[in-house]
Amino acid sequence: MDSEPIFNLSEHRVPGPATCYYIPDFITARTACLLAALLKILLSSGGNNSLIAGGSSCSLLQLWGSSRSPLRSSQEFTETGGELTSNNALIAQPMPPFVESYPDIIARLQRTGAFARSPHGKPNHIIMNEYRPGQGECYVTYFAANPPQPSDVQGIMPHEDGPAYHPVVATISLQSHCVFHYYRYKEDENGPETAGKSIDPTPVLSVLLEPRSVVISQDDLYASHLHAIREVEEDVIHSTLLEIDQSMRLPIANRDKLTSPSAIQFVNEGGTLKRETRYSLTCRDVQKVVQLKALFGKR
Ligand SMILES: O=C(O)CCC(=O)C(=O)O
Ligand SMILES: [Fe+2]
Repeated sequence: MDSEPIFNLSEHRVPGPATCYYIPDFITARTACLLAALLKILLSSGGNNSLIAGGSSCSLLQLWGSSRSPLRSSQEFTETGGELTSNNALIAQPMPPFVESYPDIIARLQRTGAFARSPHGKPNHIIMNEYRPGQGECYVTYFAANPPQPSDVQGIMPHEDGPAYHPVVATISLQSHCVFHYYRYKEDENGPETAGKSIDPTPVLSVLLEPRSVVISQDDLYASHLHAIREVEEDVIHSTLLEIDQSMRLPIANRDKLTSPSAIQFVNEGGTLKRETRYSLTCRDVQKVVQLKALFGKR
């Protein structure tokens, strides 16, 4: 097991208008290597690898093609912890050992304190994604105002994670960096409901996620913002600003929190940072949980 520090979340606050924490080196290089290798095997075997997934007790396979992401191909997507019902309840399932025992990802996230006020005090649902630059498609629909369109480069369209979860999400990055952008809706359109509102195309916060880091979004950033990963094969910085397109350049909000030499050099000296295949673990606490036997009645 990783024996480990209690994290002081306030030290990791990303400067900006909403509650975001960035913890670099959240998991060790050894743990990251192991996890990425496991996820690669698991995702490329369509989740049907009982050795890794924890035997019949963890039915990753049946979660394939979840109704929450009908557009995403099964090889790029899995969930652990269980599937969500149509009324946003989690059908309880055991977590696989590689998030609970070794490596102890869930315990480590608990030590950040980010889930201290969540209903179960820890994540009970983890989505694993693989993003391959330049191939295929990878996105979720959720509650996005603009439904995602297929694309050749993998990213994730602006979306909200929605009301099924307690408003905290922790995303661990493995193997490659990427840039997470947070957006808000344009104001004064269509009343208070978010659905149907248009998204302000200028991100309010852009955070560079290094491999082995965790980014935690909560409160207002969870509840009233959207997040996305742009579908680019490389990121470009000019004079310390990230190039979004020809007319938009933005600062990297966590530039003072980066630790890897390549990321530090990139943000300070500019240039390009090529994305490699990235694996992510998106960890949340689903508020409502139902046991299968409660759904189907006891025998
Ligand atoms: O994979 C990621 O880094 C983000 C995924 C995400 O936003 C989600 O699953 O809701
Ligand atoms: Fe999301």
